[in-house]
Amino acid sequence: MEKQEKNTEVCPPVDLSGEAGWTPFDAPSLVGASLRFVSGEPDGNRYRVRYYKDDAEQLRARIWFGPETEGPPGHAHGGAMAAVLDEVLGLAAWAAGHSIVVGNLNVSFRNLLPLEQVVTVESEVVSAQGRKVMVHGRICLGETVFAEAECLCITIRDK
Ligand SMILES: CCCCCCCCCCCCCC(=O)SCCNC(=O)CCNC(=O)[C@H](O)C(C)(C)COP(=O)(O)OP(=O)(O)OC[C@H]1O[C@@H](n2cnc3c(N)ncnc32)[C@H](O)[C@@H]1OP(=O)(O)O
Repeated sequence: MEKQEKNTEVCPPVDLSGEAGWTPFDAPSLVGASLRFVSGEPDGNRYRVRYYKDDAEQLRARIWFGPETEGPPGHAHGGAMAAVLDEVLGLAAWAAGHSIVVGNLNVSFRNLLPLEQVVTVESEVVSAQGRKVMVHGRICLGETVFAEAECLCITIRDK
């Protein structure tokens, strides 16, 4: 069987700037530096991401799915999109003041997401009752929705 060569070339820089009214959001200063799976290689070929808050204080992300997130040829792996939604929607709950982990993440994949394209992740904290915080979100570009999710976050018990 023919051995496939791995392409080790690093992709060129991408524009992750936000929209008018968005302010940069410093995720590591809130939750520490553990979020390396999605955010850990800002110049690499997996994901490149930058966080913002919009003028309604909701968390937004600009994210580039690199060649290492490939699933169907030329498009993002569903698990790669789910990982992004796990991180961004969980982080949205933290940014709203809730110390949580994600208990349940329900993702619907709506359209194939082409690789090496900058897209937006939108989030909205829709409710907080007792230990349960519900966050909704989606990965989109303009009118096109690639994936949408409902994320049940559970506040961490005091030790
Ligand atoms: C640890 C420090 C973390 C720091 C992180 C910083 C970065 C974070 C950035 C974030 C980005 C990264 C994000 C990530 O990647 S977070 C990583 C991915 N998530 C996990 O690994 C979480 C693993 N699971 C757990 O730790 C526990 O199961 C939790 C804490 C979730 C609940 O176990 P706990 O024993 O504490 O609570 P409980 O079982 O009494 O349940 C309490 C209530 O909740 C309801 N319920 C529970 N689960 C579910 C479910 N699946 N569907 C529906 N409902 C569920 C349950 O019915 C009950 O309701 P009620 O009966 O009261 O009505």
